[in-house]
Amino acid sequence: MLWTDKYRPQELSQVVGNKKEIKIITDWVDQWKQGNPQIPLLLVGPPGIGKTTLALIIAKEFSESIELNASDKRSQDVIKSTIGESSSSRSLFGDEYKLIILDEVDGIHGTNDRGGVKAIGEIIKNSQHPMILIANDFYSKRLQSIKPKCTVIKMKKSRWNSISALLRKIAQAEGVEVEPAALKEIAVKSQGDVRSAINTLQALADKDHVLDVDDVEGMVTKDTRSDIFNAITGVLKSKTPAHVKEAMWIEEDPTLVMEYIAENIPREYKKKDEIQKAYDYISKADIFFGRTNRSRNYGYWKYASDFMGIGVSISKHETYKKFTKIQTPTIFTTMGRNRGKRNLRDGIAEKMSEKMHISHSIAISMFPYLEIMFKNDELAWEISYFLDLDETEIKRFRKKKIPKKVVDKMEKQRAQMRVEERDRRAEELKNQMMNVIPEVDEPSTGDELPFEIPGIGEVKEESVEEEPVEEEVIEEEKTEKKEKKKTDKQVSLFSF
Ligand SMILES: Nc1ncnc2c1ncn2[C@@H]1O[C@H](COP(=O)(O)OP(=O)(O)OP(=O)(O)O)[C@@H](O)[C@H]1O
Repeated sequence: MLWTDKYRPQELSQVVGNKKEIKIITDWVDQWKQGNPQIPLLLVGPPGIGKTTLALIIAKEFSESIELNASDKRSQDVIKSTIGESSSSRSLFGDEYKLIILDEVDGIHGTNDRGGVKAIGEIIKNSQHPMILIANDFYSKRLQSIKPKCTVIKMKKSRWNSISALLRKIAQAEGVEVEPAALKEIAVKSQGDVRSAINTLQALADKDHVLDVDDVEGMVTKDTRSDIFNAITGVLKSKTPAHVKEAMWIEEDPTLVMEYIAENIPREYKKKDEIQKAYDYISKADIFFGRTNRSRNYGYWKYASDFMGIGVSISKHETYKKFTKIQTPTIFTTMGRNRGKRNLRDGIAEKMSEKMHISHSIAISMFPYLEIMFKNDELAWEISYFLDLDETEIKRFRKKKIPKKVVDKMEKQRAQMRVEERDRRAEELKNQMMNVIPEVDEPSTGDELPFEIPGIGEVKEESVEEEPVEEEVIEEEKTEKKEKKKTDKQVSLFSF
């Protein structure tokens, strides 16, 4: 068990430092207990100094308590539905008061979270139950509207001598010998962070050895970094916190290290309760990674590292000697597979947008239709041919291969079309070279232009036409007269 859990104060008197602030809190509790509702308490201060611990001790004074993380469920609706109803109606819990602890109130951020802050403001206004809000950053913008509605308690870091005294008690209880100078060194280096000080003591403590200043300094200034596999082996194979802490001193993305440890716990640990405990520590580490991301406070990393390192290592009953191969986290193989799928999708969409002159996203939106079309063998072949899809790309739309019979038939057809196309083009080319219009309805005289220019044909005809000689005009007149007689007859016939 981690010593921070084992020695978490159970009573206010066990809490180190902040005595004045603790007095305000106890007065607040007394008022509630006497039936005088109070505005919520807002405990603000750096990590690891006992804010949550205080809230949990106070919770024992009320009939029930509920602990929520404000930054987990951010929207107004969710926060309201989670605690809004319960905080405004006492009947749900009878006449007893229920303490509502809302942690990480300053973790609410971004545009979506305006609703979250607003929701908290409304809950505060309507709440008939005692509320304790917890935050790290006193100057956070997100607290601006909340602060005036609360009794703000600014919690301070603990002094090194108070921390050192607490460490001495823990060391005694654990039966570890530590030189006073070493205790001071750990306390000073923790810079007021009690959690970090206790974790460091646990990491260095060794029942067979008196802990001295050199041990403490050695750990902090250690400069040899191990690689990820040594770190995982250190955590899973060792039960000595000092070794684990040393192994975890690596230059690697700590969330990656956590994934590796999580993946390999059930391969190394044998008993159910060991595995369960180990995963519990992984989840705690994960919570601190979440807090790091939200707050950009990288100080949280050290807690995460302690949970997934020392926490996981001490979850086992014994160290298992057999060799276990360290596996890459399945989450990465899954992500890799998904990346492969995405690449395939994008490759097909690229071909479609090029051939069909459509956008990438429209191409992707057509995939379901393609899946239907690909059910037809011939269509599947046609589309694949048109888009120039390879085998893997075709498989994206149909598992079954296109039958060989269909492929042969379609390829033959396509070859035939290619021959016809080639002949047509050859003919076209020949015609162009001879500057002749390709065969049309009337046989060519050889005089026409190979293409049409509006007006040019008539001009040419007119200019070529010669003036008729006199006999020809007389002859023409005679024929005209004959023609006229013929039509006159026809007209009389038709007039009946
Ligand atoms: N003032 C304190 N007195 C005694 N122990 C403490 C004190 N502060 C912290 N601890 C130890 O550190 C552990 C973590 O403390 P706690 O969760 O209360 O810190 P916190 O201020 O709420 O930090 P965070 O802001 O990260 O949530 C406790 O379980 C306890 O072992």
